[in-house]
Amino acid sequence: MSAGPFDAFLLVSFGGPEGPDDVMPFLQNVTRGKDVPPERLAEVAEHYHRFGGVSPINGHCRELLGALEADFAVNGIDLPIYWGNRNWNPSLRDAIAQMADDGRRRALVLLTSAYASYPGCRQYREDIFAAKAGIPKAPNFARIRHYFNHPGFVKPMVANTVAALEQLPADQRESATILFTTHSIPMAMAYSAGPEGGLYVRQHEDVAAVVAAGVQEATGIERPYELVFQSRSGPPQVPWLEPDIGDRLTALSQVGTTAVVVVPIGFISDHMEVVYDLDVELKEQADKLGVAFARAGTVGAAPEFVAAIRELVLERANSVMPDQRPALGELGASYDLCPPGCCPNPKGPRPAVAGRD
Ligand SMILES: CC1=C(CCC(=O)O)c2cc3nc(cc4[nH]c(cc5[nH]c(cc1n2)c(C)c5CCC(=O)O)c(CCC(=O)O)c4C)C(CCC(=O)O)=C3C
Ligand SMILES: [Fe+2]
Repeated sequence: MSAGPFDAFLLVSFGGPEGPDDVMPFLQNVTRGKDVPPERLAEVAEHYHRFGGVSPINGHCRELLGALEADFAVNGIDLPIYWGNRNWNPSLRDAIAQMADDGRRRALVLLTSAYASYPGCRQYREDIFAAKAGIPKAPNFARIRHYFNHPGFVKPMVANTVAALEQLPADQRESATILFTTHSIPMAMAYSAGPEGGLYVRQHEDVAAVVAAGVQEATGIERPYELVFQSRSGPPQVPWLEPDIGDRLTALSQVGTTAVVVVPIGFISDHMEVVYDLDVELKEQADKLGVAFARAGTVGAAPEFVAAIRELVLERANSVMPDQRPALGELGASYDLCPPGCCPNPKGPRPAVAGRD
């Protein structure tokens, strides 16, 4: 199969600081025009400073890009690869300017969020639109479908969860509760996610069930599992998706849970919200509560995930019919083109690429 109409591949990610001086300007980029209280910003800045002001996220993108480049080469896919971030360098604008210079006309975009939501999908589409403004001959953009249920995403998550269970004390493994965790978002965004609303949570519930079943099959033990939410931001009076992972951990310990395995199903790499919010903050809480704690890795640059990206590129480039596209769980392969009005911007409509509106 060929790359079809596409002449470039663009990885679009969140971006993260790469040194102490980057932290505040990065956070200002993230929160410009958003309702994030200054106290929350100061607190999050401290998380980054604990890690020398460096987020691991750009490193993860570089690793994934390297693996993709090798994979495309081995598989004879002639697609030059570009990378741009929403909030930090290398910027989306520079990536698009480079693509225009190189004469690229039709780019296929992979977002580093696997799910439908305003911050994980439409906001990136708006950012691409804004970044290409004023760049003569900027390419056209198409987006790869939400890939949360692609076997190449699910299978490494099953393996990573099984590996995390093995890190628990042997006598705690069987009874451990699996906590699938993802980024909380405002309830209003959750209600309006996807063409019919509610899709962010539905997609997570769907994949959580599939991964839990995979873990049961691999270990021969059925464990309780639930979907919880982390890294809440925004003013306290605005409702966000709950339960919060920390609140749930406390409540579980009070009813006799003695071990958890935390599975960051909402993220594709072990970035700051994983290595701080889970590995530092939540782990400390678990220690205080006396709950045994293990955290599963994200897919990162796992070979199955890299191969999945290649398959997603090829299915799209070759217009493979939806029923022939790999998808586990109940929801089926997600749409290529965002329908009008899906995952709306809470501040009102802004132009976006790669959708029907
Ligand atoms: C759904 C979602 C994803 C997953 C999809 C995706 O991957 O895109 C995600 C990813 C990420 N979020 C990240 C960092 C931050 N998110 C913030 C704030 C916010 N996130 C939100 C949602 C999401 N965020 C929302 C609704 C806000 C409130 C402000 C607003 O309405 O936009 C803030 C501000 C401070 C704070 O309040 O925490 C920071 C620093 C990093 C980088 C980590 C690193 O540096 O390694 C990553 C990958
Ligand atoms: Fe975030």
